Amino acid sequence: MLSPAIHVTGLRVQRGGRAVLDGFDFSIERGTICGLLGSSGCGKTTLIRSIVGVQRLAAGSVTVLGEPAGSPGLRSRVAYVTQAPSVYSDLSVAANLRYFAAVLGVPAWREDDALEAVGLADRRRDVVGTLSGGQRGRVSLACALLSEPELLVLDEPTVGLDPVLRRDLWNLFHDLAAAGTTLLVSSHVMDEAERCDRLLLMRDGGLLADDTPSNLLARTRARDLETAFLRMIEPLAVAA
Ligand SMILES: Nc1ncnc2c1ncn2[C@@H]1O[C@H](COP(=O)(O)OP(=O)(O)OP(=O)(O)O)[C@@H](O)[C@H]1O
Repeated sequence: MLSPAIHVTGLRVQRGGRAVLDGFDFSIERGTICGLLGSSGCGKTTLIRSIVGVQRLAAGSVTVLGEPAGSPGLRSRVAYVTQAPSVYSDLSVAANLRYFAAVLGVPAWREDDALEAVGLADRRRDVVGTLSGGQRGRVSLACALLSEPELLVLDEPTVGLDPVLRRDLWNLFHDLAAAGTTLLVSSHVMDEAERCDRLLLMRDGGLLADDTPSNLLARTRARDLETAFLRMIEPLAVAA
């Protein structure tokens, strides 16, 4: 049987002299979409950094696709799309794709497929700096798709996108998952949480819930996930 896409045990991370993540344990199965939710500053980016292998751990372990996070063998198997687009704004869309395809050593035909997937095939000649923020983010996503990663980590991928584009991107995410890719998607948008197979809800460096959207609704007797999350968070707020 294949190992989980992500397996985290006893994870503890210190930043700025204090514990930012404290005692995390969870697994994410391959070919699923997992949403990562929680208030600003609760540690989502730090968890993502731990998974992509750029964060020093104070304790615990993070195993990705059967290897320790950050192993050289994972470089082409894991892609991370940061919140700020990480592409060259003075180059055209096509030149960015060509550059990253060369770095990753993937065939040129994948450039067209990646641009098609993010709906930017007609903008290939445009200089990235002349595109909107949402379009730049999609160029970044296209570059991440080039290596056909087994794990795709996306930090707020739909910020600034209109509903049609958001729907199209979520259709793409589901197509990727159906083909076996695992996606970890951080989001603040509650209707996106419903589109995930599983949700990790974080609060103050801890894991408040790790469950399916339907179980979360049932557990909290809520009609929508926004209410479910508030019901999970509020007892703690009252106790604090
Ligand atoms: N470079 C750093 N040095 C010290 N502390 C840091 C550093 N980066 C983040 N932190 C702290 O770690 C905590 C978690 O930050 P993190 O960026 O992981 O949160 P987040 O959930 O991703 O927030 P947001 O949703 O606002 O992006 C915060 O309290 C933050 O102040």
